[in-house]
Amino acid sequence: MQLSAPILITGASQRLGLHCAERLLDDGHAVIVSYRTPRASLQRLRERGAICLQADFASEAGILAFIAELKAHTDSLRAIVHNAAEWQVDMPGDEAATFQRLFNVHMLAPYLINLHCAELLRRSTPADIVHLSDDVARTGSANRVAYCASKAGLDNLTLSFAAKYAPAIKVNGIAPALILFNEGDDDAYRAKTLAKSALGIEPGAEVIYQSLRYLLDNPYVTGTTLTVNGGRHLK
Ligand SMILES: NC(=O)C1=CN([C@@H]2O[C@H](COP(=O)(O)OP(=O)(O)OC[C@H]3O[C@@H](n4cnc5c(N)ncnc54)[C@H](OP(=O)(O)O)[C@@H]3O)[C@@H](O)[C@H]2O)C=CC1
Ligand SMILES: Nc1nc2c(c(=O)[nH]1)N=C([C@H](O)[C@@H](O)CO)CN2
Repeated sequence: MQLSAPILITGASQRLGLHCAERLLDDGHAVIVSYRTPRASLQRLRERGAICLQADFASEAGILAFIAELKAHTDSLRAIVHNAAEWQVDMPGDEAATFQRLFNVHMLAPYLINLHCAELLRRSTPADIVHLSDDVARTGSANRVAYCASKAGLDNLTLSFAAKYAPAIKVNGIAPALILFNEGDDDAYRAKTLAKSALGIEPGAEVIYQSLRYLLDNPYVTGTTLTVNGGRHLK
C-alpha cells in the first residue's frame, strides 16, 4: 500500500541517497529521485516504481530546468531531501568556478527548489524539507574552504526556511561525518579518519536513513540540524 505524495531525494543514484531511496520504497513511500550521471542503480529504482529525473545543479538554468521537469511529474510532495553534493577540494587556478559550482549545488539548488516547490509540499500533511549538510561546517576545513562554507550556508537555509514555512512544512538538516568511505580511500586515510571520532567506526548509510525517518515522523522538530558524527566534537 503506497503512502501519500512522493518524496523527492536529490543525487540518489549512489551511496547515501540511493540507500535512503531504497529504504523509503521499503517503507511504502512513492519516490522521485534526481541523478546527474546515469547508473545501473536507477533501473532497480524504476522497477520499484520510482521516477528518476536527470538534473545538473551546477547552474541556475539546470536547477530551473529540473524544477520544471519535477512539476511535470507530480503536483504534490510529502518531502524534499536535498542530498546532492560535490565533496570537492579547493582548486588552485580554478577557485572562482569551483566556489560558484559548490554554492550552486549546495545552496542555490535547495534555495530555488524550496521556493518553487513549497506549493507542492503544502498539498501534503505532514510535509518536510531535509538538507544533507556536513559536520565539517562546525569546524571549517583548510583544504575544502568553499565546500565547507557552502555547507555552512546550507545550515543557515535550514533556520530561515524553518521560520518561513512553519507550521505547514517542517525544515531540518542532517550533518554527517564519515558515514561511508569512498572506493579510492586507502588504509592510511581510513585509519586516520576513523581516529577522528570517539566511536571510531564507519557506520554505513542506514544511520542516515534512521535520522531521516526521525525527522519525517516527528511532528515537533523544525529548524534543527541533527549531528551524526560518531562524537567527532569530543576529540
Ligand atoms: N558519505 C559521507 O561520509 C558523508 C556525506 N555527507 C553528505 O551526505 C550527502 C550524501 O553523501 P554521499 O552519498 O557520500 O554523496 P556523493 O558524493 O555520493 O554525492 C551524491 C550525489 O550528488 C550528485 N551530484 C554531485 N554534483 C551534482 C550536480 N552538479 N548536480 C546534481 N547532482 C550532483 C552526484 O550525482 P552523480 O553521481 O549522478 O554525478 C552523487 O551521486 C551529501 O550531501 C554529502 O555532502 C556529509 C558528510 C559525510
Ligand atoms: N558529497 C560527499 N560529501 C562528503 C563525502 C562524500 O563522499 N561525498 N565524504 C565525506 C567524508 O566521509 C568525511 O566526512 C570524512 O573524511 C564528507 N562529505
